[in-house]
Formats: sequence, structure tokens, C-alpha cells
Amino acid sequence: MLNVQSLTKHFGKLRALDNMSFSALDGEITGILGPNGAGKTTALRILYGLLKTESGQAYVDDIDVAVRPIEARKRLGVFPDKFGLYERLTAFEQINYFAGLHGLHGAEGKAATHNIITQLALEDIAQRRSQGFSQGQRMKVTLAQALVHRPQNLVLDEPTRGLDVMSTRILREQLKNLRDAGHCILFSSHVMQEVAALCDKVIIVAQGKVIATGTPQQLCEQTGETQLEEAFVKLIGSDEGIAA
Ligand SMILES: Nc1ncnc2c1ncn2[C@@H]1O[C@H](COP(=O)(O)OP(=O)(O)OP(=O)(O)O)[C@@H](O)[C@H]1O
Repeated sequence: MLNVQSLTKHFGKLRALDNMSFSALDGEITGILGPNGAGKTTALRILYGLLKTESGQAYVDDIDVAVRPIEARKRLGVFPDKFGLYERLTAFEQINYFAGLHGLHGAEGKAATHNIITQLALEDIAQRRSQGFSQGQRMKVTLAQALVHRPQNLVLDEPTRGLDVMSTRILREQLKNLRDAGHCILFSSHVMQEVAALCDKVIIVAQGKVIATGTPQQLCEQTGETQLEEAFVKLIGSDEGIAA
């Protein structure tokens, strides 16, 4: 379970987060949907310990990330907004390196790496250097890195950006499998269709605040609309910065 309470964050005079609170439960895919600059990345970065909040708390399975960051990270897989692979390493070496960062060394690390390679069907590229990998192959290796230590919780920042249709479908299937296995999945997006297709719960944010929370159906009912896109426009009063 992931939970943030009353997060506030400024960059200079700009208030990126304004008393933001939300949670994501086990066995559910939760989507944070909001226009460009709404504060999605900032909130996720606080959750995975890359940024400090000015006030409020962020919890991973009830562990305060500011107080016990290492324990929080053990329970969290992160697919960050910017990712790069070490071009000279093979996919196996990349993933195994991340296993080591999470305390899985030697035979234990190798077993965990083999495991996730099988789970994500990465065998064909496992022994290739990542230089020259397609965008979809990069995505899968990055996902494997995030999952190698079998975290209960997974946070993804705009995971389908730059992916073709096939890679997007593979990613969606993986997220559904993880959800069905009881994991907690939180991802940010400004793509309406993706959120509508995948999410059990949607958190709508704008200008650093949570505007509404609910299932896609609840948000439609709340606004008297039949489409999430229309509900969203009604709730935030604009469709600027949102992709259909
Ligand atoms: N390191 C930073 N320095 C200055 N301003 C920042 C920084 N990080 C974020 N901001 C600003 O904070 C606000 C929220 O940014 P954030 O990246 O969290 O939004 P977002 O909802 O993820 O947007 P997008 O969908 O465009 O990725 C924006 O106005 C952004 O310009």
C-alpha cells in the first residue's frame, strides 16, 4: 500500500504540491491523471525518496519514507520518469546489478535475475548489450530492474511514453498480472485512454491538488458524464495538457 498525506512542495515561488493526499491499495491499479505540470512526478519522487517534502508524510506499507528510507525502498519498485540503461552491460548484467542494489548478491541475485527474465519473457535479449535495444526492449529491462527484488509496491511515472502499441500492450498485461497477484500499482499519466483502460481507481490532480478520486465509473456518475474524458474536463474545468 502507498499513501501520501498533506504533501506540500515549492520550487522557488511555484507551489508544485499543495496539501496533496492520496492512497493506492494492494490488488489495485491506481492512476494519477492530471495535465502537464499538475505535480504528478513531484509526488511520485517524494514517494520514492528522490525529493523531500516540506510538510506531510509519504508511506510505503506504513513505513515513513523520510524516517526509514532503506526499508521503504525494499518494498518499492520504481519505473522513473527518466531512465537510461548502461549501454555496455547486457540485459542480464543490468538487472543483476539492480538486484545487488537491493541487497540480493551472488547466487541469490542471479536467481532473482533469472526469475524476472523468465517472467517478462526477456530470454532472447538477456545476453545482449543494451546498446541498440528498441524502446520496447528498454522498457522491459527497466521494468525488470524495478521488479527484480519482488517489491509489493510498484510506482511508474508515465510508463508508456514513447512506446509503440505492442510494447504498451505488453506493459499493460504485466501490470494487470501484478495487480491480480495482489501487488499495489500506482502510475501517473496524462493519457486518458490508458487510465480508463487500466485503472481500478483514478486520482485526478491539477495545480498540486487532488480534485477527485474514484473508479472511472464513479467519476462519470459524480459528474453526470458517460466518458472519463468528459468527467475529467468537468472536474478540472479544462482539457489543457491532457492527451486523449
Ligand atoms: N526541479 C524542479 N525545479 C523547478 N520547478 C520544478 C522542478 N520539478 C518540477 N517543477 C515544477 O513543478 C510543477 C509540477 O511539476 P511535475 O513534474 O510534478 O508535474 P507533472 O504533473 O508530472 O507534469 P507532466 O505531466 O508534464 O510530467 C511544474 O510547474 C514544474 O515546472
